[in-house]
Amino acid sequence: MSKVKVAINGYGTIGKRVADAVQMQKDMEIVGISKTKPNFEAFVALDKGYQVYAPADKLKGMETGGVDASGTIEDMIQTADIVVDCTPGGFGDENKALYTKAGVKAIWQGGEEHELAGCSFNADANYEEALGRDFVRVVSCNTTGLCRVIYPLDQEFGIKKVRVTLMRRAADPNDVKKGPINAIVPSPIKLPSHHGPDVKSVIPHINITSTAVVLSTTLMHLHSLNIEMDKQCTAEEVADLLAAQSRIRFIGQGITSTAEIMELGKDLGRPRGDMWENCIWEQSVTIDEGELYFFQGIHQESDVIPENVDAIRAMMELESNGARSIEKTNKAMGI
Ligand SMILES: NC(=O)C1=CN([C@@H]2O[C@H](COP(=O)(O)OP(=O)(O)OC[C@H]3O[C@@H](n4cnc5c(N)ncnc54)[C@H](OP(=O)(O)O)[C@@H]3O)[C@@H](O)[C@H]2O)C=CC1
Ligand SMILES: O=C(OP(=O)(O)O)[C@H](O)COP(=O)(O)O
Repeated sequence: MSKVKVAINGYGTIGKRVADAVQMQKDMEIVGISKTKPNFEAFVALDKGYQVYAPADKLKGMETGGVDASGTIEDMIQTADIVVDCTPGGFGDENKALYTKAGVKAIWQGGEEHELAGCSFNADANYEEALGRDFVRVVSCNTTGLCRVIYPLDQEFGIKKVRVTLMRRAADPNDVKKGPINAIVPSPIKLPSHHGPDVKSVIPHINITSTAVVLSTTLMHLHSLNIEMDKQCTAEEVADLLAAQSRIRFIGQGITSTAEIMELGKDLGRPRGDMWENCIWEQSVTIDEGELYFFQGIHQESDVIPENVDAIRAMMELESNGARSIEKTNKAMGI
């Protein structure tokens, strides 16, 4: 069977990781990636054997910078069955017109609105909804982390109400444009943050309120969750359920901070030290007056990567069953 041809439009934090994860799968392959600048990332992409493309008005700059580009983004799209759009948020409408004209399927990331794609995706919660679709949005890193815990808890115990405070990293580690950073910023000041409504775009019946602050850190996000459930349950039952989810990792063993989680990712030999799973402190899982509380760390640069692979599989109808796609993705990536 021939492999599904995938193009990555925007080879930054998310795009470069999606490209490498796709390349690890048996049923899909990368046919091109796009860059606007001829910097080190473009050279690394060429070294990895990826064809590099660029917007038409950037091709000259690529040539001057010594990057041997294969053509324009329009050329790249012609070679693909599906495009994973990892451009910075805000290019959605412009790029949708491009993909529609070329008759190619497309996936966007959480920086775009739900309405652009009409389907917001999390592999555990609504894989089947994406089957055969032309356009899908993989929800943001924080929303992905929330869906991964809310969906199984709702299935097992029923959820009455979720309250979550998100402590968000201020910028990615390589993002020098946004630094140096020294403040705590309520973001947004007017509630709720976008995360609660975004969870509802994937699992509409969930009652959730989210607040968020941005902190002076680049490593990970941290969530403090409080969940009221329909059925009474113990902390042990919750822990057993969450520990059984393949994209949730329980942490302990002296890990007291996001810094040590990132060190664990490196020690495990993960590519770029990534941590694809939600990291829940086992000791934090508590039932108090019938309500559940716990802390989880979310690696913003990498948790959405396996979800993008599953979204491709659903949209291309390579696998009709979500659990089987998750298993294939996890096995290929080493999750
Ligand atoms: N970073 C994160 O923590 C997460 C981000 N997301 C979402 O993923 C998306 C991508 O974010 P992220 O990877 O951080 O972004 P980055 O800024 O790291 O990367 C963006 C990429 O897009 C390229 N690019 C910029 N402008 C254009 C353009 N006009 N046309 C084509 N390519 C362009 C850039 O190329 P060049 O460098 O050559 O200019 C770069 O390769 C956003 O929607 C974001 O909200 C989701 C989860 C987590
Ligand atoms: O998707 C993310 O966060 P979010 O879930 O808070 O929107 C990424 O960390 C990107 O966030 P940014 O918009 O702060 O770069």
